[in-house]
Amino acid sequence: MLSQLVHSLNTHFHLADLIAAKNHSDDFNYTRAGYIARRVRVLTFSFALLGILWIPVDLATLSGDYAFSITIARVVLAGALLVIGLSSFKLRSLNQNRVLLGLLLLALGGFYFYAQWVLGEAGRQGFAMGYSFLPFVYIAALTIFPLSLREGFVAGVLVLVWLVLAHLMRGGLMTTPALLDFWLISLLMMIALWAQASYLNLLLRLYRQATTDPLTGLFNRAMLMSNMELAISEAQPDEHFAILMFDLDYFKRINDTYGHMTGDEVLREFAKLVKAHLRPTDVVGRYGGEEFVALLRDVDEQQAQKMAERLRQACELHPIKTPGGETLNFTTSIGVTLSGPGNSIQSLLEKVDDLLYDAKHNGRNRVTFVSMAA
Ligand SMILES: Nc1nc2c(ncn2[C@@H]2O[C@H](COP(=O)(O)OP(=O)(O)OP(=O)(O)O)[C@@H](O)[C@H]2O)c(=O)[nH]1
Repeated sequence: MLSQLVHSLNTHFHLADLIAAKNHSDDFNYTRAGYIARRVRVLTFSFALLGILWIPVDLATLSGDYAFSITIARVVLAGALLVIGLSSFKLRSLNQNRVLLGLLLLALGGFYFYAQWVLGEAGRQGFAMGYSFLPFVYIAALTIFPLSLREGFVAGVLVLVWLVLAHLMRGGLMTTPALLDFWLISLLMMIALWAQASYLNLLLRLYRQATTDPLTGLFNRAMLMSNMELAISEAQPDEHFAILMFDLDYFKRINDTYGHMTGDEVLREFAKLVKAHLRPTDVVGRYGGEEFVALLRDVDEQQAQKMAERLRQACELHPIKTPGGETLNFTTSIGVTLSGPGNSIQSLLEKVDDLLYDAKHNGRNRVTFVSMAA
């Protein structure tokens, strides 16, 4: 029963991806970090501005002692929020932006707790009562973030802690007002978790559609190019990498003989084979119709050729079954080159394209290698 539920949720949501970010790609994390940074900015600047604009209301409605202390707290909070908001322009990684969100909640929660401490019993009457609603406002504000369930839970707890501390200060956790607050904040937290995970799910879907080839699940051409550029820019000065260009042999004949559906199946199987043979640090994607490109990081001449040869053989030895029950063998030709310092991705692709042409010209189902390394 439980496994059925998990399976049905998985088909709609990829549950593991919503629970935690550990399987998300670096590129997606970077994109999401940008989303979080922009929302931290919007919240910090608007809370800072609204906090300052509320000062005249406090001065008009609170008694002198309270009004002075809370005005000071509002100015300190606005300063802290501005620092957090401005930092978001500089911080790029997901972890940095998670910390920023944590600091935002720390600042907001600290202000709420201080107001409760200063106001005491007065905080339960008139205009001052608004201060006791702040944790609920914070939880509602969190719904604008695309967070995993784990991140959303941690963020919710960071708010809850301040509410617990405020009730401990006021007279305990088992009082009626405390229990009502905990009940209400738990409901709001659940709604916020749902909203955050739905937002994350939408973002993941759109991201996958924009970056992956729907047939093979590999990177599409645009994403392949940007990931190869990234890998090259991150490479150490003495690091060599290989570019492999694959083209399935006589693929038109496969389509013509067995139909496009079987052709698609061959493409899917080929993509699986390539993926299974590469390391997590390598980059692979669909370059065009039946052409694929891979970038292997930190390899020498022998390793690059060996890997290409292994892939060529794996294709040869991996027939698929057609819907008519026949066994269909397919092969690939591969152009391989090893990078030298200063080689652009464009010049490397032109080189492997020429090498692939040579492999086709010399009979197909073969690897052609030339090093561009100095
Ligand atoms: N089934 C299927 N076929 C595709 C897809 N994309 C491209 N093709 C087909 O791939 C074939 C490529 O044919 P050609 O470029 O003539 O190459 P080839 O028949 O593989 O011959 P060589 O490359 O010279 O060995 C064309 O018939 C395209 O229609 C796809 O997504 N699915």
